[in-house]
Amino acid sequence: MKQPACGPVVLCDTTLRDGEQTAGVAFSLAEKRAIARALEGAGLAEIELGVAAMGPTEIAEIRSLAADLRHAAPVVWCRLRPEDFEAAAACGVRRLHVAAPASNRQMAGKLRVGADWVRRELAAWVGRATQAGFAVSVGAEDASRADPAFLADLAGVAARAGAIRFRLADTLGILDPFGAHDLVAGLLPRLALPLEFHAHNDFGMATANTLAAARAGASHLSVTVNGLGERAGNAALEEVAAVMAALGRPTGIALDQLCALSDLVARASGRPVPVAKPIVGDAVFTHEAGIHVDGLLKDRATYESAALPPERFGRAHRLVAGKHSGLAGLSRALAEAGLPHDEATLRTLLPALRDWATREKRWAGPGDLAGLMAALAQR
Ligand SMILES: CC(=O)SCCNC(=O)CCNC(=O)[C@H](O)C(C)(C)COP(=O)(O)OP(=O)(O)OC[C@H]1O[C@@H](n2cnc3c(N)ncnc32)[C@H](O)[C@@H]1OP(=O)(O)O
Ligand SMILES: O=C(O)CCC(=O)C(=O)O
Repeated sequence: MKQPACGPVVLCDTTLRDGEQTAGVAFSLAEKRAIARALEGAGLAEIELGVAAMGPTEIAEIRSLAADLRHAAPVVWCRLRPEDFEAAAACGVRRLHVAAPASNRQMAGKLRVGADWVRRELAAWVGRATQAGFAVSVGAEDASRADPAFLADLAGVAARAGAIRFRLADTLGILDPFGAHDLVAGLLPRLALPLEFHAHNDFGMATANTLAAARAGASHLSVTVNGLGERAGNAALEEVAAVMAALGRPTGIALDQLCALSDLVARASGRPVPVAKPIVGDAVFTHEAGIHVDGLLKDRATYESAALPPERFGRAHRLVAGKHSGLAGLSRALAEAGLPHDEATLRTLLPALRDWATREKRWAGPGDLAGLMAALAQR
Protein backbone atom coordinates (compact mmCIF):
# COMPACT_ATOMS: atom_id res chain seq x y z
CA MET A 1 0.00 0.00 0.00
CA LYS A 2 1.23 3.50 -0.81
CA GLN A 3 2.33 5.30 2.34
CA PRO A 4 1.08 8.85 2.98
CA ALA A 5 3.74 11.48 2.27
CA CYS A 6 5.92 12.52 5.16
CA GLY A 7 9.14 14.52 5.40
CA PRO A 8 9.73 18.23 4.91
CA VAL A 9 7.37 20.60 3.13
CA VAL A 10 8.12 24.11 1.89
CA LEU A 11 5.71 26.90 2.77
CA CYS A 12 5.48 29.58 0.07
CA ASP A 13 4.10 32.84 1.35
CA THR A 14 1.72 34.97 -0.69
CA THR A 15 0.58 37.51 1.93
CA LEU A 16 1.95 40.36 -0.17
CA ARG A 17 0.29 39.09 -3.37
CA ASP A 18 -2.91 37.08 -2.78
CA GLY A 19 -3.14 38.49 0.76
CA GLU A 20 -3.11 42.03 -0.54
CA GLN A 21 -5.74 41.09 -3.15
CA THR A 22 -8.27 40.96 -0.28
CA ALA A 23 -10.90 43.57 -1.08
CA GLY A 24 -10.00 46.81 0.66
CA VAL A 25 -6.51 45.76 1.74
CA ALA A 26 -3.59 47.91 0.53
CA PHE A 27 -0.14 47.86 2.12
CA SER A 28 2.25 50.79 2.07
CA LEU A 29 5.85 50.09 1.05
CA ALA A 30 6.93 50.42 4.69
CA GLU A 31 4.31 47.86 5.72
CA LYS A 32 5.36 45.50 2.93
CA ARG A 33 8.97 45.82 3.98
CA ALA A 34 8.18 45.05 7.60
CA ILE A 35 6.09 42.05 6.57
CA ALA A 36 8.68 40.72 4.11
CA ARG A 37 11.44 41.03 6.71
CA ALA A 38 9.32 39.33 9.36
CA LEU A 39 8.43 36.52 6.94
CA GLU A 40 12.07 36.00 6.12
CA GLY A 41 12.94 36.16 9.81
CA ALA A 42 10.35 33.48 10.52
CA GLY A 43 12.03 31.18 7.99
CA LEU A 44 9.84 31.46 4.89
CA ALA A 45 11.86 30.29 1.92
CA GLU A 46 9.75 31.92 -0.80
CA ILE A 47 7.83 35.16 -0.70
CA GLU A 48 5.54 36.34 -3.50
CA LEU A 49 6.09 40.08 -3.53
CA GLY A 50 3.44 41.24 -5.96
CA VAL A 51 2.14 41.61 -9.50
CA ALA A 52 4.59 43.50 -11.70
CA ALA A 53 1.93 44.20 -14.35
CA MET A 54 0.32 46.67 -11.93
CA GLY A 55 2.80 49.26 -13.13
CA PRO A 56 5.89 51.31 -12.28
CA THR A 57 5.12 51.81 -8.57
CA GLU A 58 4.60 48.10 -7.99
CA ILE A 59 7.75 47.30 -9.97
CA ALA A 60 9.80 49.78 -7.95
CA GLU A 61 8.40 48.42 -4.69
CA ILE A 62 9.08 44.80 -5.65
CA ARG A 63 12.64 45.80 -6.61
CA SER A 64 13.20 47.49 -3.30
CA LEU A 65 11.69 44.63 -1.26
CA ALA A 66 13.58 41.97 -3.19
CA ALA A 67 16.86 43.79 -2.62
CA ASP A 68 16.21 43.56 1.11
CA LEU A 69 15.81 39.77 1.26
CA ARG A 70 18.87 37.75 2.20
CA HIS A 71 17.68 34.15 2.34
CA ALA A 72 14.12 34.00 1.06
CA ALA A 73 13.53 33.90 -2.70
CA PRO A 74 11.47 36.87 -3.93
CA VAL A 75 8.82 35.78 -6.44
CA VAL A 76 6.94 37.95 -8.94
CA TRP A 77 3.47 36.88 -10.12
CA CYS A 78 2.67 37.14 -13.84
CA ARG A 79 -0.11 36.50 -16.30
CA LEU A 80 0.52 34.60 -19.46
CA ARG A 81 1.35 37.79 -21.32
CA PRO A 82 4.57 39.15 -22.79
CA GLU A 83 4.09 42.51 -21.09
CA ASP A 84 3.94 40.81 -17.69
CA PHE A 85 7.27 39.15 -18.43
CA GLU A 86 8.77 42.51 -19.38
CA ALA A 87 7.42 44.09 -16.20
CA ALA A 88 8.65 41.20 -14.04
CA ALA A 89 12.08 41.34 -15.65
CA ALA A 90 12.30 44.97 -14.54
CA CYS A 91 11.90 43.93 -10.88
CA GLY A 92 15.43 42.62 -10.48
CA VAL A 93 14.39 39.16 -9.28
CA ARG A 94 15.27 35.74 -10.67
CA ARG A 95 12.04 33.89 -9.67
CA LEU A 96 8.81 34.29 -11.60
CA HIS A 97 5.44 32.62 -11.23
CA VAL A 98 3.17 32.51 -14.25
CA ALA A 99 -0.53 31.67 -13.96
CA ALA A 100 -2.41 29.88 -16.72
CA PRO A 101 -6.17 29.42 -16.57
CA ALA A 102 -6.80 25.67 -16.57
CA SER A 103 -10.58 25.23 -16.51
CA ASN A 104 -12.70 25.45 -19.64
CA ARG A 105 -14.79 28.05 -17.83
CA GLN A 106 -11.82 30.35 -17.30
CA MET A 107 -10.16 29.75 -20.66
CA ALA A 108 -13.35 30.45 -22.57
CA GLY A 109 -15.02 32.81 -20.10
CA LYS A 110 -12.26 35.32 -19.39
CA LEU A 111 -9.56 34.83 -22.00
CA ARG A 112 -11.87 33.73 -24.86
CA VAL A 113 -9.31 31.10 -25.84
CA GLY A 114 -9.11 27.33 -26.05
CA ALA A 115 -6.75 24.78 -24.53
CA ASP A 116 -4.37 24.92 -27.50
CA TRP A 117 -3.78 28.63 -26.97
CA VAL A 118 -2.92 28.06 -23.30
CA ARG A 119 -0.54 25.17 -24.12
CA ARG A 120 1.18 27.17 -26.83
CA GLU A 121 1.49 30.42 -24.85
CA LEU A 122 2.64 28.61 -21.73
CA ALA A 123 5.38 26.79 -23.61
CA ALA A 124 6.52 30.03 -25.24
CA TRP A 125 6.34 32.12 -22.04
CA VAL A 126 8.13 29.65 -19.80
CA GLY A 127 10.69 28.84 -22.50
CA ARG A 128 11.48 32.51 -23.03
CA ALA A 129 11.76 33.24 -19.32
CA THR A 130 13.93 30.23 -18.53
CA GLN A 131 16.22 31.00 -21.46
CA ALA A 132 16.57 34.49 -20.06
CA GLY A 133 17.80 32.93 -16.81
CA PHE A 134 14.66 33.05 -14.67
CA ALA A 135 13.46 30.19 -12.53
CA VAL A 136 9.77 29.86 -13.32
CA SER A 137 6.95 28.13 -11.48
CA VAL A 138 3.64 27.61 -13.23
CA GLY A 139 0.21 27.96 -11.65
CA ALA A 140 -2.87 26.20 -12.94
CA GLU A 141 -5.60 28.64 -12.05
CA ASP A 142 -9.02 27.14 -11.25
CA ALA A 143 -7.42 23.69 -11.21
CA SER A 144 -10.24 22.32 -9.08
CA ARG A 145 -12.70 22.83 -11.96
CA ALA A 146 -10.24 21.70 -14.64
CA ASP A 147 -10.01 18.36 -16.42
CA PRO A 148 -7.23 16.45 -14.58
CA ALA A 149 -5.97 15.19 -17.94
CA PHE A 150 -5.50 18.78 -19.07
CA LEU A 151 -3.72 19.62 -15.81
CA ALA A 152 -1.27 16.77 -16.44
CA ASP A 153 -0.91 17.99 -19.98
CA LEU A 154 -0.15 21.57 -18.84
CA ALA A 155 2.34 20.32 -16.26
CA GLY A 156 4.10 18.41 -19.05
CA VAL A 157 4.23 21.53 -21.20
CA ALA A 158 5.62 23.47 -18.23
CA ALA A 159 8.25 20.82 -17.46
CA ARG A 160 9.44 20.58 -21.06
CA ALA A 161 9.73 24.37 -21.25
CA GLY A 162 11.96 24.36 -18.16
CA ALA A 163 9.58 25.20 -15.29
CA ILE A 164 10.71 24.28 -11.79
CA ARG A 165 7.32 23.58 -10.21
CA PHE A 166 3.63 23.19 -10.95
CA ARG A 167 1.00 24.74 -8.69
CA LEU A 168 -2.61 23.64 -8.42
CA ALA A 169 -4.87 26.48 -7.36
CA ASP A 170 -8.28 25.85 -5.83
CA THR A 171 -9.10 29.35 -6.98
CA LEU A 172 -12.74 29.37 -5.87
CA GLY A 173 -12.14 27.39 -2.69
CA ILE A 174 -14.56 24.64 -3.67
CA LEU A 175 -12.58 21.54 -2.77
CA ASP A 176 -12.99 19.49 0.38
CA PRO A 177 -10.05 17.57 1.88
CA PHE A 178 -11.03 14.34 0.12
CA GLY A 179 -11.17 16.12 -3.23
CA ALA A 180 -7.89 17.91 -2.60
CA HIS A 181 -6.22 14.63 -1.68
CA ASP A 182 -7.62 12.84 -4.73
CA LEU A 183 -6.63 15.65 -7.08
CA VAL A 184 -3.01 15.69 -5.89
CA ALA A 185 -2.69 11.92 -5.52
CA GLY A 186 -4.15 11.39 -8.99
CA LEU A 187 -1.85 13.90 -10.66
CA LEU A 188 1.46 13.36 -8.94
CA PRO A 189 2.39 10.08 -10.64
CA ARG A 190 1.86 11.83 -13.98
CA LEU A 191 4.04 14.86 -13.19
CA ALA A 192 7.72 15.43 -13.72
CA LEU A 193 7.68 18.51 -11.46
CA PRO A 194 7.30 19.12 -7.74
CA LEU A 195 3.74 20.09 -6.88
CA GLU A 196 2.48 23.09 -4.94
CA PHE A 197 -1.05 23.46 -3.61
CA HIS A 198 -2.76 26.84 -3.27
CA ALA A 199 -5.98 26.78 -1.25
CA HIS A 200 -8.82 29.22 -0.72
CA ASN A 201 -11.06 29.21 2.32
CA ASP A 202 -14.55 29.72 0.92
CA PHE A 203 -15.92 26.68 2.77
CA GLY A 204 -13.51 27.08 5.69
CA MET A 205 -11.45 24.20 4.29
CA ALA A 206 -8.22 25.93 3.27
CA THR A 207 -6.00 24.50 5.99
CA ALA A 208 -7.63 21.06 5.83
CA ASN A 209 -7.29 20.99 2.04
CA THR A 210 -3.67 22.08 2.28
CA LEU A 211 -2.97 19.34 4.79
CA ALA A 212 -4.73 16.81 2.55
CA ALA A 213 -2.66 17.95 -0.42
CA ALA A 214 0.54 17.60 1.61
CA ARG A 215 -0.46 14.14 2.73
CA ALA A 216 -1.06 13.19 -0.90
CA GLY A 217 2.44 14.36 -1.82
CA ALA A 218 2.41 18.10 -2.50
CA SER A 219 5.88 19.30 -1.48
CA HIS A 220 5.11 23.02 -1.51
CA LEU A 221 2.18 24.74 0.20
CA SER A 222 0.91 28.22 -0.49
CA VAL A 223 0.02 30.21 2.63
CA THR A 224 -0.71 33.72 3.91
CA VAL A 225 -0.38 35.23 7.37
CA ASN A 226 -3.75 35.12 9.17
CA GLY A 227 -5.18 33.42 6.07
CA LEU A 228 -5.51 36.83 4.45
CA GLY A 229 -6.52 36.57 0.78
CA GLU A 230 -9.25 36.84 -1.82
CA ARG A 231 -12.80 36.56 -0.36
CA ALA A 232 -12.62 34.17 2.62
CA GLY A 233 -8.84 34.05 2.31
CA ASN A 234 -6.10 31.47 1.82
CA ALA A 235 -4.59 28.77 4.02
CA ALA A 236 -3.23 30.45 7.15
CA LEU A 237 0.54 30.22 7.55
CA GLU A 238 0.23 29.80 11.30
CA GLU A 239 -2.28 26.95 11.03
CA VAL A 240 -0.39 25.07 8.34
CA ALA A 241 2.94 25.52 10.13
CA ALA A 242 1.41 24.37 13.43
CA VAL A 243 -0.22 21.27 12.01
CA MET A 244 2.93 20.30 10.13
CA ALA A 245 4.91 20.65 13.37
CA ALA A 246 2.36 18.47 15.15
CA LEU A 247 2.77 15.86 12.43
CA GLY A 248 6.55 16.01 12.68
CA ARG A 249 6.96 17.36 9.16
CA PRO A 250 9.72 20.00 9.10
CA THR A 251 8.90 23.38 7.54
CA GLY A 252 11.79 25.49 8.83
CA ILE A 253 9.30 27.98 10.25
CA ALA A 254 10.11 29.61 13.61
CA LEU A 255 6.81 28.94 15.31
CA ASP A 256 7.52 31.37 18.12
CA GLN A 257 7.44 34.24 15.61
CA LEU A 258 3.98 33.57 14.24
CA CYS A 259 2.12 35.75 16.76
CA ALA A 260 4.28 38.78 16.02
CA LEU A 261 3.80 38.20 12.28
CA SER A 262 0.07 37.84 12.74
CA ASP A 263 -0.11 41.06 14.72
CA LEU A 264 1.95 42.92 12.12
CA VAL A 265 -0.24 41.77 9.24
CA ALA A 266 -3.46 42.39 11.20
CA ARG A 267 -2.43 46.01 11.77
CA ALA A 268 -1.17 46.61 8.23
CA SER A 269 -4.23 45.02 6.64
CA GLY A 270 -6.79 46.57 8.95
CA ARG A 271 -8.16 43.04 9.52
CA PRO A 272 -8.08 42.33 13.26
CA VAL A 273 -7.38 38.76 14.32
CA PRO A 274 -10.49 37.12 15.87
CA VAL A 275 -9.79 36.12 19.48
CA ALA A 276 -10.55 32.49 18.68
CA LYS A 277 -8.33 32.34 15.57
CA PRO A 278 -6.28 29.12 15.87
CA ILE A 279 -2.70 29.55 17.10
CA VAL A 280 -2.61 33.35 17.11
CA GLY A 281 -5.97 34.44 18.57
CA ASP A 282 -5.78 36.07 21.98
CA ALA A 283 -8.08 33.52 23.68
CA VAL A 284 -7.08 30.21 22.10
CA PHE A 285 -5.00 29.08 25.07
CA THR A 286 -7.41 30.46 27.69
CA HIS A 287 -9.55 28.18 29.87
CA GLU A 288 -12.53 29.13 32.03
CA ALA A 289 -14.88 26.13 32.33
CA GLY A 290 -14.73 24.59 35.79
CA ILE A 291 -14.22 21.00 34.72
CA HIS A 292 -11.41 21.95 32.33
CA VAL A 293 -9.60 24.19 34.81
CA ASP A 294 -9.91 21.57 37.55
CA GLY A 295 -8.45 18.99 35.15
CA LEU A 296 -5.66 21.31 33.99
CA LEU A 297 -4.68 22.11 37.57
CA LYS A 298 -4.35 18.40 38.33
CA ASP A 299 -2.67 17.40 35.06
CA ARG A 300 -2.20 19.78 32.11
CA ALA A 301 -2.44 16.92 29.64
CA THR A 302 -6.12 16.45 30.50
CA TYR A 303 -7.11 19.46 28.43
CA GLU A 304 -3.94 20.40 26.52
CA SER A 305 -2.44 18.24 23.83
CA ALA A 306 1.26 17.64 23.39
CA ALA A 307 0.52 18.34 19.71
CA LEU A 308 -0.29 21.97 20.48
CA PRO A 309 1.57 23.30 23.51
CA PRO A 310 1.21 27.10 23.76
CA GLU A 311 4.93 27.40 24.58
CA ARG A 312 5.74 26.18 21.08
CA PHE A 313 4.35 29.47 19.80
CA GLY A 314 5.92 31.61 22.51
CA ARG A 315 2.63 31.67 24.38
CA ALA A 316 1.41 30.47 27.76
CA HIS A 317 -1.89 28.98 28.78
CA ARG A 318 -4.16 31.20 30.84
CA LEU A 319 -6.72 30.12 33.44
CA VAL A 320 -9.46 32.66 34.10
CA ALA A 321 -12.54 33.01 36.30
CA GLY A 322 -15.92 33.55 34.66
CA LYS A 323 -19.48 32.33 34.34
CA HIS A 324 -18.44 28.69 33.91
CA SER A 325 -15.89 28.55 36.72
CA GLY A 326 -16.06 25.91 39.42
CA LEU A 327 -14.63 26.11 42.91
CA ALA A 328 -11.16 24.92 41.88
CA GLY A 329 -10.77 27.53 39.13
CA LEU A 330 -12.19 30.33 41.25
CA SER A 331 -9.94 29.39 44.16
CA ARG A 332 -6.90 29.58 41.93
CA ALA A 333 -7.95 32.91 40.43
CA LEU A 334 -8.46 34.40 43.89
CA ALA A 335 -5.16 33.03 45.14
CA GLU A 336 -3.38 34.52 42.11
CA ALA A 337 -5.05 37.86 42.81
CA GLY A 338 -3.91 37.69 46.45
CA LEU A 339 -7.51 37.49 47.66
CA PRO A 340 -9.03 35.23 50.34
CA HIS A 341 -10.09 31.91 48.88
CA ASP A 342 -11.48 29.89 51.77
CA GLU A 343 -14.42 27.63 50.96
CA ALA A 344 -17.07 29.93 52.43
CA THR A 345 -15.80 32.82 50.28
CA LEU A 346 -15.75 30.67 47.18
CA ARG A 347 -19.30 29.44 47.68
CA THR A 348 -20.61 32.97 48.22
CA LEU A 349 -18.65 34.48 45.38
CA LEU A 350 -19.40 31.91 42.68
CA PRO A 351 -23.08 32.82 42.08
CA ALA A 352 -22.22 36.51 42.18
CA LEU A 353 -19.46 35.93 39.62
CA ARG A 354 -21.92 34.12 37.34
CA ASP A 355 -24.36 37.03 37.46
CA TRP A 356 -21.55 39.52 36.93
CA ALA A 357 -20.12 37.66 33.92
CA THR A 358 -23.55 37.37 32.34
CA ARG A 359 -24.00 41.11 32.65
CA GLU A 360 -20.46 42.06 31.60
CA LYS A 361 -19.98 39.35 28.95
CA ARG A 362 -16.33 38.71 29.77
CA TRP A 363 -14.15 36.87 32.25
CA ALA A 364 -13.15 38.54 35.51
CA GLY A 365 -9.66 39.86 36.07
CA PRO A 366 -8.08 40.33 39.53
CA GLY A 367 -9.57 43.83 39.89
CA ASP A 368 -13.04 42.57 38.98
CA LEU A 369 -12.79 39.78 41.56
CA ALA A 370 -11.65 42.22 44.24
CA GLY A 371 -14.57 44.53 43.36
CA LEU A 372 -17.04 41.66 43.54
CA MET A 373 -15.73 40.62 46.93
CA ALA A 374 -15.92 44.17 48.25
CA ALA A 375 -19.52 44.44 47.01
CA LEU A 376 -20.43 41.17 48.73
CA ALA A 377 -18.81 42.31 51.98
CA GLN A 378 -21.02 45.42 52.00
CA ARG A 379 -24.23 43.45 51.76
C1 LIG B 1 -6.86 34.00 -8.88
C2 LIG B 1 -5.91 35.17 -8.80
O1 LIG B 1 -5.53 35.51 -7.72
S1 LIG B 1 -5.44 35.87 -10.21
C3 LIG B 1 -4.49 37.25 -9.70
C4 LIG B 1 -5.37 38.44 -9.47
N1 LIG B 1 -4.51 39.56 -9.21
C5 LIG B 1 -4.73 40.74 -9.75
O2 LIG B 1 -5.70 40.96 -10.46
C6 LIG B 1 -3.68 41.76 -9.44
C7 LIG B 1 -4.15 43.17 -9.62
N2 LIG B 1 -4.58 43.38 -10.97
C8 LIG B 1 -4.37 44.52 -11.67
O3 LIG B 1 -3.74 45.47 -11.20
C9 LIG B 1 -4.88 44.55 -13.04
O4 LIG B 1 -5.96 43.65 -13.18
C10 LIG B 1 -3.78 44.18 -14.10
C11 LIG B 1 -2.68 45.24 -14.05
C12 LIG B 1 -3.16 42.81 -13.82
C13 LIG B 1 -4.39 44.15 -15.47
O5 LIG B 1 -5.08 45.35 -15.64
P1 LIG B 1 -5.89 45.69 -16.99
O6 LIG B 1 -4.96 45.63 -18.15
O7 LIG B 1 -6.60 46.96 -16.72
O8 LIG B 1 -6.88 44.46 -17.20
P2 LIG B 1 -8.19 44.08 -16.37
O9 LIG B 1 -7.88 44.02 -14.94
O10 LIG B 1 -9.33 44.97 -16.76
O11 LIG B 1 -8.50 42.63 -16.97
C14 LIG B 1 -7.64 41.57 -16.76
C15 LIG B 1 -7.00 41.15 -18.05
O12 LIG B 1 -6.06 40.09 -17.78
C16 LIG B 1 -6.38 38.95 -18.60
N3 LIG B 1 -5.97 37.77 -17.88
C17 LIG B 1 -6.46 37.30 -16.71
N4 LIG B 1 -5.75 36.22 -16.33
C18 LIG B 1 -4.81 36.01 -17.28
C19 LIG B 1 -3.78 35.06 -17.42
N5 LIG B 1 -3.57 34.12 -16.51
N6 LIG B 1 -3.02 35.14 -18.50
C20 LIG B 1 -3.21 36.10 -19.45
N7 LIG B 1 -4.15 37.04 -19.34
C21 LIG B 1 -4.95 37.00 -18.26
C22 LIG B 1 -7.88 39.08 -18.81
O13 LIG B 1 -8.30 38.32 -19.89
C23 LIG B 1 -8.00 40.58 -19.05
O14 LIG B 1 -7.53 40.87 -20.33
P3 LIG B 1 -8.49 41.53 -21.47
O15 LIG B 1 -8.88 42.84 -20.93
O16 LIG B 1 -7.60 41.59 -22.64
O17 LIG B 1 -9.61 40.60 -21.60
O1 LIG C 1 -1.18 31.84 -9.88
C1 LIG C 1 -1.52 30.88 -9.26
O2 LIG C 1 -0.86 29.88 -9.26
C2 LIG C 1 -2.73 30.91 -8.44
C3 LIG C 1 -3.41 32.22 -8.53
C4 LIG C 1 -4.33 32.35 -7.40
O3 LIG C 1 -4.05 33.06 -6.48
C5 LIG C 1 -5.52 31.53 -7.39
O4 LIG C 1 -5.85 30.92 -8.40
O5 LIG C 1 -6.19 31.50 -6.34
